[in-house]
Amino acid sequence: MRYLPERPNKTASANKALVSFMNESSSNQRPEVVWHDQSVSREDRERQLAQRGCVVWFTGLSGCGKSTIANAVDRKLSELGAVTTLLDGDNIRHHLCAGPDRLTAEHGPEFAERFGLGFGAIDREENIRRIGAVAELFASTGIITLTAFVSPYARDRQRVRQLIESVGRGGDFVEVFVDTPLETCEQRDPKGLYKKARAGEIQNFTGISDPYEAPPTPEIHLHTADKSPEALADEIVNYLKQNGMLIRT
Ligand SMILES: Nc1ncnc2c1ncn2[C@@H]1O[C@H](COP(=O)(O)OS(=O)(=O)O)[C@@H](OP(=O)(O)O)[C@H]1O
Ligand SMILES: Nc1ncnc2c1ncn2[C@@H]1O[C@H](COP(=O)(O)OP(=O)(O)O)[C@@H](O)[C@H]1O
Repeated sequence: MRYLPERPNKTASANKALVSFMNESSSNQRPEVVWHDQSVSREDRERQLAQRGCVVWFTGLSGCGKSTIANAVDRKLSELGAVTTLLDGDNIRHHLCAGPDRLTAEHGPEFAERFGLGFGAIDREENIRRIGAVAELFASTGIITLTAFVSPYARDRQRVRQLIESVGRGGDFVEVFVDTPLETCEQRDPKGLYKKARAGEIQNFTGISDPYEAPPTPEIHLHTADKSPEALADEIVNYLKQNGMLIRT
């Protein structure tokens, strides 16, 4: 097994920078809550895994192919021996970012109203904030973390990028724009949601009654027309290989 090269700029001094970043971002409200440094470093974990932790952030309209392509990448990476995880919109909205309807029975209406997430702009912002925080934890453990969320707002994605790259390194956030035209997504309509949105039965539906802010400069821009999910997944795996995320291949 090959090991990652030493990263002299990311040892003790990087740990100090991380502690100070975390303390700065929380000190305004809760000075008594202080970040605690850990003795096993990210570099130790990455060396053990022979890979570089990062976040591969898929964004695009509902039905554009995020889940399908992310699953194909996950499988291909796994076959190469990489340690990966996949956070997918529909799954995450069952628990971590559940809607009020899922929370009421267990936690009561007040809790459900306060913490349950829907699809308004602020709810999406909180959804992406939570997922960004979880993705950062995975990436810091050296895991190649794939995420598949509509994430329609550029500012929300930018905040996650800022978090991932401040705590980790430049290049740790790989934005993948799954660029499938709205007409194609609407024709596919695997869950019948576009039909409902057109009929006014679903509010704030991305692309129909809610905005989608396409990334102007994603690390990977997938033009999906006439390309199979497998071929598109290969583009991503090649990018990760070329950018040093997979050390053992
Ligand atoms: N109003 C509205 N707009 C967009 N999408 C909707 C909406 N209501 C439900 N759904 C379904 O929820 C999935 C999107 O959830 P996300 O967590 O990825 O959305 S977001 O990132 O917070 O914008 C999305 O999943 P995908 O189709 O896999 O993208 C839809 O199935
Ligand atoms: N490149 C592609 N070419 C043709 N069909 C695709 C492609 N990618 C995804 N699909 C199909 O489109 C539908 C929606 O894909 P999905 O991955 O669920 O999208 P999303 O996660 O973005 O909502 C699925 O039926 C899937 O099989």
